[in-house]
Amino acid sequence: MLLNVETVSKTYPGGRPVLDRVSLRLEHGETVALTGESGSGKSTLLNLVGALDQFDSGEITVAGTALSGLDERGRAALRRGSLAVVFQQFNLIPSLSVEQNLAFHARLSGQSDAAWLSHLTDRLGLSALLARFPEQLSGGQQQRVAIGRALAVRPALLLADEPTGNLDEVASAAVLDLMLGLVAETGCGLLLVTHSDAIAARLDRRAHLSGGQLA
Ligand SMILES: Nc1ncnc2c1ncn2[C@@H]1O[C@H](COP(=O)(O)OP(=O)(O)OP(=O)(O)O)[C@@H](O)[C@H]1O
Repeated sequence: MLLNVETVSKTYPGGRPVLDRVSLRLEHGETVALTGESGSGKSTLLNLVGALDQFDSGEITVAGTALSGLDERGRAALRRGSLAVVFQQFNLIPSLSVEQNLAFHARLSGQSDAAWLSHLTDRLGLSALLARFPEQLSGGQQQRVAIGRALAVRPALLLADEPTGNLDEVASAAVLDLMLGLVAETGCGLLLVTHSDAIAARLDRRAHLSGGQLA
């Protein structure tokens, strides 16, 4: 099993419980859409799975690693190895070129693979843009760089939080096609937060959050 979320609960300080004993499993290579109304806790769950925040109880296991036992260093290592995250806001490093952004995580984790990076660059249509900086790119181009950066480390699990939420319809369709194509090619699992039924329908399965629980 690639991901096992087991009876995980999360309450932010001073708030009501956002997640109440949520369980979710993903097999290797499986793609799952995480849906639910605004405020239902989708990003919260994604951030917990991505080791970006800590849960109150339960357990999350990613590719055999239990997150509750990790310190900040261990969480950072996991984020550079087994899992990668793509955000709605792209989150590229403004001072680095496209080429440097693409290589950034792979370099940090000591997994630089020039042939794979070159293949990703081609597939994502970024070959002519390598010397540019993020501010010189369209939103769709920035998100393609973010996807390349994420997949450069060959993660077992890709997490995506509304990856096309900031893009128009045409760019959104192109980015989604590329992301799903590369996910299939690499065989990684995908957990993708979306409000869109059309996007959810393209994934293997849907998990819907409501009232702090998954259905
Ligand atoms: N850092 C935080 N501190 C306190 N409360 C938070 C924090 N982050 C989120 N929340 C609250 O937790 C609840 C779930 O938020 P979350 O962002 O996970 O929902 P979501 O389903 O992703 O929403 P959206 O679709 O609008 O992005 C909301 O009520 C939100 O206000």
